[in-house]
Amino acid sequence: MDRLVIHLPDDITDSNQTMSPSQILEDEQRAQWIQWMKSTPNTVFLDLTSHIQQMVAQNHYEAESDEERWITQDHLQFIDMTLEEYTSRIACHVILIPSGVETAPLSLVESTGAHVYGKLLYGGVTRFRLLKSGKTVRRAGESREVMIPSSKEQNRQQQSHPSWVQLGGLERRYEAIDMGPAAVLEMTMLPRLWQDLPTIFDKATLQGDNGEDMVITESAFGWNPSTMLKLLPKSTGKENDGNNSTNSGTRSSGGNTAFELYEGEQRNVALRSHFQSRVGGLQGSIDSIVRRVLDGRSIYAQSIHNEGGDSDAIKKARLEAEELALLGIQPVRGLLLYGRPGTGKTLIVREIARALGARPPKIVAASELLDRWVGGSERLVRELFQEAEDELKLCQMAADSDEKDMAHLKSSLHVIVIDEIDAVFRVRTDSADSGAITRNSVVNQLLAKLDGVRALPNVLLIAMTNRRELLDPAILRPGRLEVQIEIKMPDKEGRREILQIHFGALRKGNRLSYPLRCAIDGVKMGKSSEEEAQRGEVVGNDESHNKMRKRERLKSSAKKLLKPWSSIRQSTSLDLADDEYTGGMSGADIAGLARNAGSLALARTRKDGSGVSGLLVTLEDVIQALGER
Ligand SMILES: Nc1ncnc2c1ncn2[C@@H]1O[C@H](COP(=O)(O)OP(=O)(O)OP(=O)(O)O)[C@@H](O)[C@H]1O
Repeated sequence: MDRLVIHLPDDITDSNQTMSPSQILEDEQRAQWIQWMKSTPNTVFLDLTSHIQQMVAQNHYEAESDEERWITQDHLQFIDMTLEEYTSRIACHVILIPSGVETAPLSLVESTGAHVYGKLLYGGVTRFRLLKSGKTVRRAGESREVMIPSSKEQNRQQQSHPSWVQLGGLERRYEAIDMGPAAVLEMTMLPRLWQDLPTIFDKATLQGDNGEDMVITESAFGWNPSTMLKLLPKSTGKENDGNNSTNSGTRSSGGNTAFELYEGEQRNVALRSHFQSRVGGLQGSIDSIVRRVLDGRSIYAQSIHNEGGDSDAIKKARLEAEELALLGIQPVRGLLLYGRPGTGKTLIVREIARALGARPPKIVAASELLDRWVGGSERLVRELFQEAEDELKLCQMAADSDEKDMAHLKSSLHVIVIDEIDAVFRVRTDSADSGAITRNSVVNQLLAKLDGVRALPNVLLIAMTNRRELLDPAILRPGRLEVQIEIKMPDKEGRREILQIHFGALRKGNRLSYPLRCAIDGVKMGKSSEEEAQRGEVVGNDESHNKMRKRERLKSSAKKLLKPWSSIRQSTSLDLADDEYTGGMSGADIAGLARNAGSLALARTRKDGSGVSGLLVTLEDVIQALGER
């Protein structure tokens, strides 16, 4: 994709009219591009892919210190591994369209599942897709964007001009409105394995085989997109952008499937990093889970019917798991997570299932297994394991069968979760009341199943409780719930990590005020920023934001006098993770706090009519949300 593509519109046949691309390079300023655009009759399609990819890579490697990187050492290793795969899926184009001209047919088609982010840079365009039903072709999703900055005011409008997102699959076209040339910037994120996904058109048409595209290698030019596109300068590194945990999670997404790419210690690093991006403050517990529950366990992510889709790493992991089993080292089949309510036990369970490529966990409350009818509880317990047992039987039959295409069948992992297990697995009593009798019968039935679980390699049983001390020791014996991990209340740094996770999406969308970002990270505001912040909680230079915030400040300074929390607003080194503010709060409490602060900010935008585009969560919102608890 390293190329400059020039798309000639349908009616242009005289390619002599095209300016020599080398002329473009005499000056790299954007203005000259536009000037050149004005003089060319052709649509020009610049593919900036390799440059953007290089910049992503360079930005990553050129960071001078670990703090300057927005990632920890573990993330770094993980990103090293995913960088190549990730960047190979990003493509960036500038499409320059002469006045009144439509982009060449079949020139803009991306794989199904691709995301295309577009932004009008100059002029006016009509954007549409062509839908064909039978013989008729009609325009669909037509929309028009216009921008001709000629005054200061219009220049400002240009800055806040909206972007659009489209999905791949169908061909899309742009038509420059008949009032001058137009320029559109597009960034495309291709889905994983995009090469295998269908586009509705033959890929050959993308290569310019239809005679309409002129492909010139970019090495002939040496142009510099950072000058042309005026990319933002590199961050000073003073302000921690909080991407450390949240973004790495986003990056590792492509979802759980990323783990399938790695083996051995690399996979453990990827797993730890994945957990830390979603679960805060539980480093020790996560290390234990990775070492004792996940390591050495095969991933059967592709469901039992999918042969051949497995990566080499998965195949190796399977071989390793079989080898370990031969040596008598088997992954645990039972895990107990215990700890106070809201500390993230259920969250961890879901992440474990995701990490192992298992189907979504089957979660039941232990009390649901109590059935007062004779035999009812036994039936409920049986049903819980039924699916896993049936699938295993099918796989064993397949392995024994002579049919070649059946022999590969492997059962995927079933994660079965029993919540509030103390409701049933209490120390057994000799009492003859009917409740105790039902409970004892469930316990016996489950113990039998648990012992059987050893024979069910496709099951991981996870039990959860807030009251471990009530449990019958029989359930905790080796072979049953033999790994017991306490999920503790977060300490100060843990609370910070959880704050960073739950405010992560807002931060990524640049919707957190500067003082709030500092308070989440526990860093002092810089002097000039401090002054700036006391004048207004400034995040960017967008004027409408500032106006809105100014109005808000005026209103809230009146309210402030009445607020018990108001005094801390003046502080320049407020740390939200401090005991004073979030001490004693669980992960669920902090998640609720973030939601409430977000809703306060949203209510404000509803009132002042600025809508979601004006949403900005401030430190004051968080303080108010704390006061409302
Ligand atoms: N350590 C954490 N990191 C990030 N978010 C957390 C953490 N702990 C809790 N949360 C948030 O709180 C929500 C509720 O937590 P969860 O249901 O996992 O707690 P729990 O320990 O299972 O509670 P309970 O014992 O009451 O069932 C989670 O979905 C998540 O949004």
